[in-house]
Amino acid sequence: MRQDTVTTSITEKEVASASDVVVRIQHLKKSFGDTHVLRDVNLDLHASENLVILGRSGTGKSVLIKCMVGLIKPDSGSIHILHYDVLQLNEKEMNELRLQVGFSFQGSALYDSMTVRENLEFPLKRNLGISDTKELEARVVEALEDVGLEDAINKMPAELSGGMKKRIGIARTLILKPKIMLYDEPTAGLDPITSIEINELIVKVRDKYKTSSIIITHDISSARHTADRVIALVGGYSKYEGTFDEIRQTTDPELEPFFNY
Ligand SMILES: Nc1ncnc2c1ncn2[C@@H]1O[C@H](COP(=O)(O)OP(=O)(O)OP(=O)(O)O)[C@@H](O)[C@H]1O
Repeated sequence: MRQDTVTTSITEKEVASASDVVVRIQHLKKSFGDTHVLRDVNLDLHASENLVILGRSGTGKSVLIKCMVGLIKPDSGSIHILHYDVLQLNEKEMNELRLQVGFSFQGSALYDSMTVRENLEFPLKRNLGISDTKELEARVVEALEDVGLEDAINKMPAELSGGMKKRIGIARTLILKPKIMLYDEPTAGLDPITSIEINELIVKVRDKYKTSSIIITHDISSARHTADRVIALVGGYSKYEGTFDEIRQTTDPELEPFFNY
């Protein structure tokens, strides 16, 4: 276990090509007025791995993920995703990047007035310009099979449980076959059994599509089930990179309470 994440001397342009690193964040800082949320965040995400970012509520996990998809501009530092230098992108490049990065929100973000089928067709039509009925049907069915909800195809979101909505939300992100998935608190508000289903789905997505994922959570059980590697976010710093079992041996007073559950 290392106390700080690795920052190598590799040049930024070499990041994607010279290694299996698909996301590299270096020295990221973000404050809102006097609130210093991210003080020095460093991380690498490798191809086909599940990286959990573990931190208490309010430690800046959502701010970090929003910086990655261009919704928040950091004060300094760098973010490289695939071959993109995220903080230098124009709008067209940012849209290209967003096609390759699936963002699963805390809420499921489904359109309440659309059926499940229509919710899933929407990104295919809007983002990929697919209009062929057979192709739409095949992709919707595959995405629903992936999340185990084929029978929900004609239902309205109001007819679904919280866990089902979450899975449909993930299906709607997966349907674009992103190279990278960002899960923001995927088990928030779910009961333990439904949480296990979501955790299993996150692992299945990695195994089936070789997707590289960042899972931000304060749910220790979710971290244990999904993580190949864990980085803790403590006081605005990324710390304690390691496997779940390595991290759980921490004596850091900020982190220890997580494991005494
Ligand atoms: N747009 C904003 N303007 C001002 N402050 C903000 C903004 N976004 C986030 N913050 C502040 O940044 C801090 C971190 O928020 P963030 O939502 O990233 O926490 P989190 O770790 O994701 O917490 P949770 O697990 O509860 O979602 C909080 O103090 C929050 O009030």
